[in-house]
Amino acid sequence: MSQPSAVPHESEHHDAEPILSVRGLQVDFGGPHQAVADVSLDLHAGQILGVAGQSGSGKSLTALAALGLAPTNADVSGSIRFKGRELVGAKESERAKVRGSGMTMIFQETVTALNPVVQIERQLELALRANVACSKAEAKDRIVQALQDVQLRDVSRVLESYPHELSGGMCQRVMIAMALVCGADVLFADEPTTALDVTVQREVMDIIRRITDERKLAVMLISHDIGVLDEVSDRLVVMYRGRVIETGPSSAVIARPQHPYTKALINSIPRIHGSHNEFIEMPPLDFEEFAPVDHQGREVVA
Ligand SMILES: Nc1ncnc2c1ncn2[C@@H]1O[C@H](COP(=O)(O)OP(=O)(O)OP(=O)(O)O)[C@@H](O)[C@H]1O
Repeated sequence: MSQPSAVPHESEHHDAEPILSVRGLQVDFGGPHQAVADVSLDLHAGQILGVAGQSGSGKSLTALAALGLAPTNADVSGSIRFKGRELVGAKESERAKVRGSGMTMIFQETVTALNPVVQIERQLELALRANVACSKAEAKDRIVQALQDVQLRDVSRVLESYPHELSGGMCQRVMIAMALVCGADVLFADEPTTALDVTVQREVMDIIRRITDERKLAVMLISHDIGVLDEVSDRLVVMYRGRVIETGPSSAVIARPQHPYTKALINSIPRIHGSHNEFIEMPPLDFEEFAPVDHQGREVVA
């Protein structure tokens, strides 16, 4: 199968320096397969990179490892450069600093990320002032602006609310606002709309698209649903068993998938009955025999 240098990555068509550059990322738990095996990708300002792949393909671990939040029993190697600064092997204090103000992550379950007994304003203020030196008045201005940017109406009510008093969609907007308020350049969004109903999913995706454009965020958007990614992402990465097996502009990957696994993933979209939420398990397919391809269809064989 593929060797590190043969694996496609998705930086070919960019002139600008990426905000985050991942090369040869490996995450190993000591099992027979690497959970993440030689992943390379770039995140660019103002762009959304969609990461598709079924459960267990290594999507979340790629994002967590980039943030320095891989489980402690994981062996992480490769290169992760944030604005040119190497993070693999950096001191934990440096990584924590980057996590606070440079890179952040939102998850499917906002319930686990928001403190249930603290009002929203206080949570946003704590996040902001832990990372940015500013007066109380400046903090309030930034918080209100961030909540308006994620199109939360009735901001004063939201500020006084506890998480349980808000809907799932509102909590996810608060999480996005928390990322904005700290001035993060990179946002990892791991299945951010999977727990939401379909109309709210669309609204949250639209917000992510808009703030990416307006704030020039570099976004990695993870989903098992390649159909959702097609609508909002600029470029796509398809992962299978810890590897990037196909990459390219989203529209091209969807219109002309090269790898059999990508084709199978796209073919599974119409089989989703009723709700876009439900993921139909793929039949047990073994693509080890196929070499990874880039989007020009070039086989990249070891
Ligand atoms: N703490 C851990 N110890 C051992 N193996 C782990 C651990 N965390 C994750 N893994 C393994 O790493 C692989 C990749 O997991 P990951 O969560 O990145 O997948 P995913 O594509 O994000 O899937 P999902 O959509 O279900 O979140 C899986 O096979 C998983 O079992």
